[in-house]
Amino acid sequence: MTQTTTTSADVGRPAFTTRGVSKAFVGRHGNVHALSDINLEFRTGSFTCIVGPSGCGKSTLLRILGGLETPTSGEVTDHLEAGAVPKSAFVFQEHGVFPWLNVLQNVAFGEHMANVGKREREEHARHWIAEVGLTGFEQAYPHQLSGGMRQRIAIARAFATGSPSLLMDEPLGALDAQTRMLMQELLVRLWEAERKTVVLVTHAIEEALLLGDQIVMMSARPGRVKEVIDVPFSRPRDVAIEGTSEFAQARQSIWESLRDEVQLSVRYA
Ligand SMILES: Nc1ncnc2c1ncn2[C@@H]1O[C@H](COP(=O)(O)OP(=O)(O)OP(=O)(O)O)[C@@H](O)[C@H]1O
Repeated sequence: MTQTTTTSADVGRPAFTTRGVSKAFVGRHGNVHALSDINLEFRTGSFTCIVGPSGCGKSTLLRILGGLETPTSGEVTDHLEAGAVPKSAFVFQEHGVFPWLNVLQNVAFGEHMANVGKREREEHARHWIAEVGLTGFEQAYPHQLSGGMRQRIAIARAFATGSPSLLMDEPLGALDAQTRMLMQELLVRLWEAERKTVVLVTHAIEEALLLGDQIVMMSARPGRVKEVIDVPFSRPRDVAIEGTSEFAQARQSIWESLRDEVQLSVRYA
């Protein structure tokens, strides 16, 4: 069994730690200093949202956590258990599904790569397909589905892979407002059941407040950690909290802090 669900004994232990992480990209048109001195701890079973102005290094940080990039200096430790499946599963904004595979094959892909037997991986895949409301579409190909349905495949696949952590880069960014709200509800529900360690990059303060336990706010490039905010809303969460005055106040105070950084990033873009 390769599925990893966080147990209560794991919750709160560090999943990722970054110490003095900096990243510079060397290019033909000069160097880009993307991240500077990032010191963070991501706890096991927590949901962290990263917000910050465009170009401040959010995706770079996510990719460093998942081992897709290496820092120029500093170090990242992941305390996740190594197993047959990758320690982290990624969900990107778009192009996260394989067009040549049907829904069942897409969702089962992670375990297929981990050499899990066909029967077992398809059983897991069907479970996650049901969780994201796509039962009946197992044999459909991505081009036959809407953008929201394709993104549900990507989310189902990330959960089905069985990795202890999910790294999501604007996973709902390309969706229309109504579909996005439904998908936020879906993510809250799946995460509350599984308690995987999730790090999600978003431009939407509301989304960060609705989904996250904490919000890491980054400064304009080179991205530094400006603030780590504990989200004050209890769980289980409902999207209805968006209508409360506490939510409006929290959103306003985060926006006031973020606005300075967005202005800086526009000025120096
Ligand atoms: N592979 C790369 N080579 C060169 N520069 C890069 C590379 N990847 C990212 N960068 C640069 O590093 C900086 C940070 O990029 P990154 O994509 O991490 O920012 P971001 O905060 O996720 O941006 P956005 O919110 O617009 O998606 C940008 O200036 C970007 O151009």
